[in-house]
Formats: sequence, C-alpha cells, structure tokens
Amino acid sequence: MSESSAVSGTAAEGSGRHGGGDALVFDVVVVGAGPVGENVADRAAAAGLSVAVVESELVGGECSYWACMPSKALLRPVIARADAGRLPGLAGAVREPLDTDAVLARRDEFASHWKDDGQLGWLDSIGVSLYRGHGRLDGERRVTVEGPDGGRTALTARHAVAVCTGSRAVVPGLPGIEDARPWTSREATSAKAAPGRLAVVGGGVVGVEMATAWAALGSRVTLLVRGDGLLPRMEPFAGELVAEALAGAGAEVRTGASVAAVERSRPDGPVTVVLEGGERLEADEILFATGRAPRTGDLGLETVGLEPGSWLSVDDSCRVRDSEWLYAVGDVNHRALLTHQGKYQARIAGAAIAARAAGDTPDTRAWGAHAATADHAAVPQVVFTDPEVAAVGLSLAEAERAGHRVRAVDYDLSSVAGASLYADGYRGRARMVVDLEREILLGVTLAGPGVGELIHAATVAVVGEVPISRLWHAVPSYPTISEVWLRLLETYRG
Ligand SMILES: Cc1cc2nc3c(=O)[nH]c(=O)nc-3n(C[C@H](O)[C@H](O)[C@H](O)COP(=O)(O)OP(=O)(O)OC[C@H]3O[C@@H](n4cnc5c(N)ncnc54)[C@H](O)[C@@H]3O)c2cc1C
Ligand SMILES: NC(=O)c1ccc[n+]([C@@H]2O[C@H](COP(=O)([O-])OP(=O)(O)OC[C@H]3O[C@@H](n4cnc5c(N)ncnc54)[C@H](O)[C@@H]3O)[C@@H](O)[C@H]2O)c1
Repeated sequence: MSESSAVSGTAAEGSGRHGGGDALVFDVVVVGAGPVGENVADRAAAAGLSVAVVESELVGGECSYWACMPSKALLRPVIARADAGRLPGLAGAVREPLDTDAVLARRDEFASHWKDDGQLGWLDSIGVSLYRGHGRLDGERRVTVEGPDGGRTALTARHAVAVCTGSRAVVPGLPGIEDARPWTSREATSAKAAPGRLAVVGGGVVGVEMATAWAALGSRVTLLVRGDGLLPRMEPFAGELVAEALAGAGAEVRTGASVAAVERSRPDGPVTVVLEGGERLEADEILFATGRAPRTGDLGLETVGLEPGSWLSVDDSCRVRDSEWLYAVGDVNHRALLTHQGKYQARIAGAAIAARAAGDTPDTRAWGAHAATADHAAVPQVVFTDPEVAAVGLSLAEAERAGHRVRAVDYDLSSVAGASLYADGYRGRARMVVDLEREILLGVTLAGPGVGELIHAATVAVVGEVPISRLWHAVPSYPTISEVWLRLLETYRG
C-alpha cells in the first residue's frame, strides 16, 4: 500500500481517511481523467464531496492529446485556407500550399506537447486528489490503483465510483495487420510529418476529418470506404458534399472498397493494401478509422458482476443499471461518443451523485436536473471538414425508424444571400425534419462552409421543442447564413 502516487489535492482530509481498513476513503472515486472524468470530479467537489481521480496516462484524456484538440488544430488552417480561396482578392494570397511544419507546430501547442502539467494546478485548485496509475474495481465501492512503480493504493468510495475510462480505436484483425503497424486516430493526430501516401480506411467522422487534414498537409490520400457513401449516420447529402470536396482537394474516394489484408514486408518499407477482389494498392501509412471499443477490458468489472470489455449500460442519471453506487459516464457508456455530450452527462451524473449523497431524491424525469435526456433526442455534432457538416437530433431516416410522422424540408444554402457573400461558388444544403403531429423540429442538418457555428440555434430549437409557429418569430439577421432558417420555414409553409 503506498500513497506515493497521490500527486495533487488532499487525500480525503477531514473525511475519515482510513475508514475502510487500510484503504483511503473518499466520497467519490472517479476512474479516468479525460474531459468527462474531470467534469464529474468538478461537479462532485463543487457539491462539497471529497473526490479522488485515477488516471493511467494524461489528465485531459484522449480529447486533449489525441482527438478533438490536435485534430481541430490540424483542420483549422485547412478550412481557413479553403474559405479564403473562394474569395476574389484573397484567393491569390493562399495559392501556395500550407506550411505543414507551422501547422504541426501549432498542433503540438494545442496538444500541450503531450504533457498534462497545466491540468494539475486546476485539479489542485478544486481540491481533488489525483492518483496516477491504472485503476481497477475490486468489489463494491472499491478501486485499486496500480501506480507506475507497481505499488498499489486501495481507494474506497463512500457514495459512488464513476467509470470514465473512455474508448480506444478498433483495428480489424486482418491478415498482416501487426507487421503493417497501422495508424489509429492517435498516430493520425500526433504524426510529426505528412506521409507521402496515406490510405485511410473508414468513412466515418475520423476518416473524413483526417483525410481532409492530411490531403491538405501534403499526403496523397486514398479513402477506402466499404459502404456506399461517407458519414453514413448523417443525412446522405452531407457525405455526398464531403466526398465531392475531398475529390476536389486531390484525394481519391473509393466506396464499396473492403480491405481484406495488409502487408508490410520491411519495417521501413511501404504497406500494401489488398482489397476484397484482389486489387492491391501501395501506401506509406495506413490509418484505420473503423470505430471505437470501450476501455473496460482490464477494469475489474468481473469483481462487480459485469462483463469485462463491454460498454456499460446506464440509466439517464448515468448510473449503471442495477447498481446503487456505480456510474459510467462519457464514451464508456456508448450513449454519444462526443466530448461535449460526455461533459453534459458528467454535469448530470455529478449532480445526481451529490443529490443521492445528501439523501435527496434526484429528479430523473425527462429533462430533469438529473437526467441526460438530450442524449436521446438532441445530440449536436460538427464535422470539421471542408465543407463543414453540423447536425443535431434525428436524421430523416432515424425519425422514420422511430415511428414519427415527419416531413423533411430541404433548402439549397447557395440561395441564401449570406452564403453567397461568404464565398463565391458556395455549395451547401440544409434540412430540417419536422414532426407533423406536434409541428416541432426533430432534427436539423447543415452542410456547407461556415455552418459549424450555426448549429447551436438548431440545438436550442430541438431541445426547447419550439413550435414552428413560434420559430416564425425568430428573425435571423440579414445577410447571414442563418437566414436559411427563414427559407426553411417558408418552404415548409409553402
Ligand atoms: C480523432 C478524434 C477526434 C475527435 N474529435 C472530436 C470533436 O471534435 N468533438 C467532440 O465532441 N468529440 C470528438 N471526439 C470524441 C472525443 O474524443 C471523445 O468523445 C472524448 O474524448 C470522450 O471523453 P471521455 O472522458 O469519456 O474519454 P477519454 O477522453 O478517452 O478519457 C478517458 C481517460 O481515462 C483514462 N483511463 C482509461 N482506463 C483507465 C484505467 N483503468 N485507470 C485509470 N485511467 C484510465 C485514459 O487514460 C483517459 O485519460 C474525437 C475522437 C477522435 C478519436
Ligand atoms: N468532429 C467530431 O465530432 C468527431 C471527430 C472525430 C471523431 N468523433 C467521434 O469519435 C467516434 C469514432 O469515430 P470513427 O470515425 O472512428 O467511428 P465511426 O463509427 O463514426 O466510423 C467508423 C466507420 O468505419 C467503418 N468500418 C468499421 N469497421 C470497418 C472495417 N473493418 N473496414 C472498413 N470500414 C469499417 C464503419 O462502417 C463506419 O462507417 C465517433 O462516434 C465520433 O462521434 C467525433
């Protein structure tokens, strides 16, 4: 037993620190200090509970070092340059390729050079104790931390353990995969140079964003998609516009292309990608952007009757089903694999833990203070490609599958004055999905340059279930792209 790995905060001072045998006792133990674990800890500490956080890698998690921040730092100059290139008078100034070294250096800054010192002061300031090492459940309310030196620390939670261990990239077990040393999202967001030729497998969000980034940073990109289009969970026009733009940016987009095997015979040699049907392609690196798996394989789930390696199913307060004390928040519960949505869950779960600890009954009714209701109906997402895609709520197909009587209303964004001012040759499209019973919006999707910053208005409309008759009075400013709202409503009303 050692306390040497507690590197910040106070270890449950004044809270019965050795109340559970030799274990250190806290009100709440959070396993995983990604954006979600940090927010659970913050909310619980703000409610006056003592909190320990366990982290095996870097405080800040995947999002800060190998996902949101570095990927968006790579993409921001790509999008800004594309926007400038559509404006006479400015296009000439951005004719040269991007300065890849400068973009990568700025990316390194945004990833804090893969150091988490900046986060430690914050944890300290909110009075949360950090235990560095691998956390495992060890029966009810208990977590054992295996520190970097192999020492073990036992933590006991009086009220709750919150598992916030996130997700990892899935790489399919294809023949030759180990020798091929494929990139996952980690390498794609942290690489120190652009490979000459990059094969990207998967047409989801990671695939299209990383194809967009590296194509602009100097790689010859081939995007291999086994289905018939990109961004398959969104409205079809979104993937179509992104595919067209990727092709225009010099990437090769191949649909119906399934990878059967990979070969890299020399460690410093190229990788050969073998497609089903036998075709062979050569690349310098191959990125598998083929989805995520929960980081629950080595978490001691078997000690509390749960299946190691599984996504953790939770109720709307993010408490694991049939448990009084175990919460699972963020990617690991598989409700919505997005930082902002995980942080929302963290605010809800932190408040629910505090309410239950105080002996109060949490308000878990739909849209109550302790229910992450938006996870079901109103998850927003921005895909930072050129053009951007922004969506919230249900797509037409999802709404129909859920049994709603709906109408999709479409509008060509290039016909909006603000869009034509934004860029010459503006191409984009908008769709709202109207619930015909209640005359409210179930979902909105926008695809086009500059639409990312527009989506929150749609989120407010969907979450607020604002009737169309009232939206009619929400007047968008002229001449902004948001005038598309007026055009969609006019189209709906005919
Ligand atoms: C390339 C890429 C780009 C993305 N871009 C965006 C974006 O632009 N916007 C967006 O909203 N989302 C984005 N996402 C998704 C986003 O990264 C995740 O939804 C988010 O990181 C989830 O946060 P989390 O705290 O649940 O998990 P994580 O960020 O994965 O953090 C989990 C933490 O738990 C730690 N941990 C795991 N197991 C243990 C253990 N046993 N003991 C101790 N610690 C442990 C890990 O080391 C990690 O620090 C992106 C994802 C990828 C892959
Ligand atoms: N801007 C953002 O909000 C952002 C950016 C990146 C990632 N993310 C989040 O991260 C998560 C992970 O993204 P992702 O793109 O890895 O996953 P994803 O599930 O969105 O897409 C993976 C794609 O790979 C395909 N695929 C799976 N196995 C395959 C195989 N063996 N061969 C070929 N194709 C295969 C799937 O059909 C799917 O289309 C997403 O849920 C997303 O929400 C968000």
